[in-house]
Amino acid sequence: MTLKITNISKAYPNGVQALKNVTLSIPNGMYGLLGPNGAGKSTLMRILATLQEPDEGSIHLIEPPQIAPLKPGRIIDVVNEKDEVRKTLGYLPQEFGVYPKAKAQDLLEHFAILKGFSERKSRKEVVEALLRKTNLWDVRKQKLGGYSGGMRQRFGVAVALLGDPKLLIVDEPTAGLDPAERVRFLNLLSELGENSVVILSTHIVEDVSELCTRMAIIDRGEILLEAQPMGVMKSLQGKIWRQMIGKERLAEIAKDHCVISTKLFAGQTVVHVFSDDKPGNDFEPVEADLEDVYFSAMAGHIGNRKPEPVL
Ligand SMILES: Nc1ncnc2c1ncn2[C@@H]1O[C@H](COP(=O)(O)OP(=O)(O)OP(=O)(O)O)[C@@H](O)[C@H]1O
Repeated sequence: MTLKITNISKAYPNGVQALKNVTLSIPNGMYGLLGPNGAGKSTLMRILATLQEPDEGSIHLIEPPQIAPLKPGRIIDVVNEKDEVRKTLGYLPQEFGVYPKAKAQDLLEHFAILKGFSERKSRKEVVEALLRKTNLWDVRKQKLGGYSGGMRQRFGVAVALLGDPKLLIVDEPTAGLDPAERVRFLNLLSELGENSVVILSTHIVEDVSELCTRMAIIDRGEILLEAQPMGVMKSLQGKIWRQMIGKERLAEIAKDHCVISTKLFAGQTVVHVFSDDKPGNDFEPVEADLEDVYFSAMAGHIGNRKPEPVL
């Protein structure tokens, strides 16, 4: 399965251009869409989930041909064949309501009926398998109103997985989860990617570095970079430099260097600078991580954005 997104643009009636000419090719596996608040992630996710229409561009879900038995690959036009996409789509939106008084098992059964599982025995089996997969079997008889944030998200995944979707869209799922629940949730997602396209939108760099074999960085409606996290981190080796400073020196450093990020550590400010050569004696090299990739792309040192000149 490959999802091909070609030149998608979308403006809202208030004039906000949420997506500008977005082109991406997304293969099977976990794909991270990383960007800050307001970047356009949810707009793209909703368009892929057939809930919104793009103003321009096309999206196709391409099934590879089968060798035995020989069967040609199918191509679904996501914008114009919404019913076809929905048969093979799972979508976990950023926010979703649950009926607080309903028990998890009952509500999942209800959604299974809506999804077309009309035969009672096979429906029970599917519901049980999903509750086990999402680690909710032991709490299946509890009311959803009493679920923690992480349990609710896992319930959302169980709903999204009904019908074994080949395209799974998960919009900012880890926002608001505590560290243990976040790890549990990411572990669950990591099991899903092998035979389907799974797109995870997030503003949390670690979500992508821990899970995704491919990723894109989006900001202000534009794709700044599409890459494999490992490869792009390697390409930055030798270019990221660090210095610990008192915060009063930040403006001075930023005047002479391409500062990509600053972080507080033990009361000091850690500055990361992008530079092909050692920027000065006080700087030490650091092994680039995905956060350095993200900030280098946001600042235009790698990818499609033009860098701002150093002041
Ligand atoms: N229904 C809408 N009407 C008008 N503007 C909108 C609408 N939905 C989103 N926007 C605007 O479009 C831009 C992209 O928003 P979007 O929600 O797609 O971004 P996002 O990356 O998902 O951000 P967040 O992480 O904050 O959800 C933002 O400037 C947002 O204010």
